[in-house]
Amino acid sequence: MSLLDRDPVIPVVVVEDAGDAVPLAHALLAGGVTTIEVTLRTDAALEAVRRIAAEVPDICLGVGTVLRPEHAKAAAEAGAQFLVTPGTTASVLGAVAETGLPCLPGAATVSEVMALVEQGFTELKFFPAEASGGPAFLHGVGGPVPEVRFCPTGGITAASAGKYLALPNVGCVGGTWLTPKDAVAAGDWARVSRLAAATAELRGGLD
Ligand SMILES: O=C(O)C(=O)C[C@H](O)[C@H](O)COP(=O)(O)O
Repeated sequence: MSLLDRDPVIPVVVVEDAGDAVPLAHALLAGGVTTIEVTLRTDAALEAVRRIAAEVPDICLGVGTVLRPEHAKAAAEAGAQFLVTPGTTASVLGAVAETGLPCLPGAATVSEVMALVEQGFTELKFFPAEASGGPAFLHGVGGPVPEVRFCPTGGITAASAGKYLALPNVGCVGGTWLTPKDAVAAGDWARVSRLAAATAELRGGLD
């Protein structure tokens, strides 16, 4: 199954304490969300990925914030099943290809989209979505480039996600709102599960 078709929302998570990783992944699964993107923004990130890979095999484990070639290799070695980049460079794409993992490469302009299509990608991250034109951009690019589907991410909330998911070239959206910093810090996994469960309604009527 395509990464874009698993869940309406891919939770983008920032793990400060690797000890939170496994309960957090379980909380998402309990809420019906089967995919996670762990950002490489913290020192604990790779250990978090290793723990989720080892202990929560039911979740589809992605690693985001792949900014440099070495990030792709480290993420793959830690157990990532897919990679996400906020933008695209030739060296990062080369390193991603070496891992053999599926990837959602980031694009924010039509030229970037075209360059990625030339390289064979038809599923992209649109980042930063709200700042780069939001649903209007995606509607526009869907005219000349209808074969590309997107996971818009960046500034999307529970309130705005539905506008993106209603577009034919959007498979899912990404966002941090399922794992609020205060909920993770407090170990409030029930809240994370509730926020995850609420995303099921976002695709209501669209399937
Ligand atoms: O760290 C990364 O690699 C990123 O790709 C950026 C994140 O996807 C966005 O920052 C999502 O954050 P929100 O705007 O809070 O939903």
